[in-house]
Amino acid sequence: MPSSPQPPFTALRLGTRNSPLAMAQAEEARDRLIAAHPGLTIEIVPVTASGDKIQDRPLAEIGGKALWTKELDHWLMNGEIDFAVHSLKDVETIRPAAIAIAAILPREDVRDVLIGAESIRALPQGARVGTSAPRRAAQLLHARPDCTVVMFRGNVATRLAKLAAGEADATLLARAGLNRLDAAGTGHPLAADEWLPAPGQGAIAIECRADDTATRAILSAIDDLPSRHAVFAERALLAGLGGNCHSPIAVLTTAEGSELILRAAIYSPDGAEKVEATTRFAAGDPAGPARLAAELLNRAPDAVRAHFSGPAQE
Ligand SMILES: NCc1[nH]cc(CCC(=O)O)c1CC(=O)O
Repeated sequence: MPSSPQPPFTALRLGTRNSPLAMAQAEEARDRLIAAHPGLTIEIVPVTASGDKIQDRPLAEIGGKALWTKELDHWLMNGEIDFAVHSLKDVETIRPAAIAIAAILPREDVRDVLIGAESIRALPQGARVGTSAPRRAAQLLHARPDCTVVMFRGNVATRLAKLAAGEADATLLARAGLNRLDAAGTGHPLAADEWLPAPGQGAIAIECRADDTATRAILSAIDDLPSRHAVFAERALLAGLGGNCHSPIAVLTTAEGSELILRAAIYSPDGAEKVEATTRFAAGDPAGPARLAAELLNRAPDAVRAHFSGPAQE
């Protein structure tokens, strides 16, 4: 039986946040790596991220997505861990040059689920919906201006507990996270024709030091190219828009042969304004997402445009 090439060392340290979802994702990454490299040993090193310590204010207000990555970035650059596992959705669009996304795992279900009602339309008049994501709030208010948004943060279990305690009538979560926490039956998935997910939703990213060629080679064995193409297109769109964690942006990528179809909507935070566009391009071509970003920004009224800074200047 042909054996896969053995790494020159036997143990790698995997850094992860310590929330139940992050730990489940870390275990998935570990299991895939061990399957690809029999004999490899992986030690999971959990860390409490700043974003997990502050749960009473929206992420966008307290420092954005960096609160999910800064401790692990620090450990990575200090050599305390060899690689880090993240929800790609939580990883900033612009990363330090010294850190590389070495693998994207096969993407889970990209859809959001609604918990507390069967559909957006079925929400009772004036329903209170718990979320702290600008995208979810804008999408909800666009479809249902009668509803009110209640701030919901914390990990998946915390949000479900707040819902159970009656702090809101319904909430929105990513199906990917629920599936990974063995709660696949929770809530009602929202169809992509009425509700687009967040850029990168459902994807797990594995990062290591850009100059660590040995670790990069090991991690590349579990990179899923179709998932990588889709999420990099979504991140290129975010970069072209100059979107940050305040920016209400929803996007969906579908593959057709070697082409990708990218459909995106940007909103004003109150949901009153929405601009939507679609484009098709060869997978891996960053010009497609850049074109879509330009089209969206061109057509955006001021109330939308104000929440995007446009493409970063090189
Ligand atoms: N912002 C928190 C976060 N980051 C990743 C997920 C779920 C998994 C994913 O989308 O990949 C969640 C929770 C949620 O939005 O329901």
